[in-house]
Amino acid sequence: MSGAPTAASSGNHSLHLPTPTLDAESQSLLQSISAQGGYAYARMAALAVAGDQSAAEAARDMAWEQLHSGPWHSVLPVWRDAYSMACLHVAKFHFAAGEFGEALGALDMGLIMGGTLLRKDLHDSVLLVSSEARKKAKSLGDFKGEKLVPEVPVDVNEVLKILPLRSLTSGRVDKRSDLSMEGFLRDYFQTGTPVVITNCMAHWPARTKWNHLDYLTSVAGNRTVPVEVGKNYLCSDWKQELVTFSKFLERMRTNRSTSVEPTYLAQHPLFDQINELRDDICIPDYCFVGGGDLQSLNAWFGPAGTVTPLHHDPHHNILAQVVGKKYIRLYPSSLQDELYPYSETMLCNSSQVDLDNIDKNEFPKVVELEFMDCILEEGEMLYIPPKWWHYVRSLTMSFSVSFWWSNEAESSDS
Ligand SMILES: O=C(O)CCC(=O)C(=O)O
Ligand SMILES: [Fe+2]
Repeated sequence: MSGAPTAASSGNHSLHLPTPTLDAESQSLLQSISAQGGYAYARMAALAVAGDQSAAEAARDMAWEQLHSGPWHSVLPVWRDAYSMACLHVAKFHFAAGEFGEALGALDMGLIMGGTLLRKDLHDSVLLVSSEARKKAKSLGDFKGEKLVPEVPVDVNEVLKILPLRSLTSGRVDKRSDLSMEGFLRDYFQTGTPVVITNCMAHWPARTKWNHLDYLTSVAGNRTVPVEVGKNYLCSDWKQELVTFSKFLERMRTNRSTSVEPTYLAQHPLFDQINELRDDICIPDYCFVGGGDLQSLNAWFGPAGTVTPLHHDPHHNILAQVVGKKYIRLYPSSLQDELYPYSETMLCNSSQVDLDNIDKNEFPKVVELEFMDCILEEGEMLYIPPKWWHYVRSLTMSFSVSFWWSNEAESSDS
């Protein structure tokens, strides 16, 4: 390996991506990969530095194979960094050729699947490519001020028809306006009780911006995001796809009038990937109650009719409803047997019960169980205590953000 990677030596574009800039780290990364048996990768990466585009693609494919060679947690972190590095090289060649869409696609894959070492390089490169792409000004579509969710009042009777049995008849979740930190700590956090908090998100830029298709398209249209297609992740026909944000928005608009399976951008750390969208949200102060550490921020964006089946998570959760409405049903964490969790380790936090179509013979205990539920309206946040079971159905086009956090004692438990 002769020196750290530099800008592309081929191509005719006058600008070069500053990738990867971490010369010393890049060198030692390649050494570690060689030490892990990745000689072929290191050779291809060296050829990529020397200007060979197909070597860059080959290096990326090799790292990709390593990322898919076993369960995610068993992948050596060095291979995730190796994947990012190869994505940076591939992007550099596309950029040099003026292929900005392809360059952004490669950088996004590095951000989605890659490690932490070269994240800054990936973000810097995204900025540069995006600004060049804007100069080329290939319009991503003009939605002429169209809103994601038009302001039509929801007919509660119509809504009830599509909700699971006994919805909104059992205990409703408390709704509290302007809830103080002390009130949240005393009445909900310490007692492990869900609550809907109203009047707490008016200052988020997202509240005014994200309902506009033109805005979303201009900040994220040509970015690649992972989406889920199918009824839900427990169904056999469910799959994941990578699409551009524009294509995803277009699919959501057409979904409005058809009965095709919804496409859902679910549980994706979108704000680590797209900085402009990160600037539109605010971390709720409630997340720091109890001395906790934020574990992850995720986006949940999709059309009406997406369903996240009954499951629980190990963390405290504030689910913030930015655009649209969702129906949410909650069962206490103490219920285990009654909700029939799957026995496989991977799915043991999910219930086998399909709340939309309960099989009363197979799951008799669930029928009469008490639960809490609510319709989470735009501008409201729901606190879900750790391990509380939740089922979520979007009633309109919907964009939510979840904030998961734990305090130290809890993180070491889970
Ligand atoms: O909004 C959804 O579809 C599911 C949200 C969820 O499960 C969570 O925030 O933990
Ligand atoms: Fe969840």
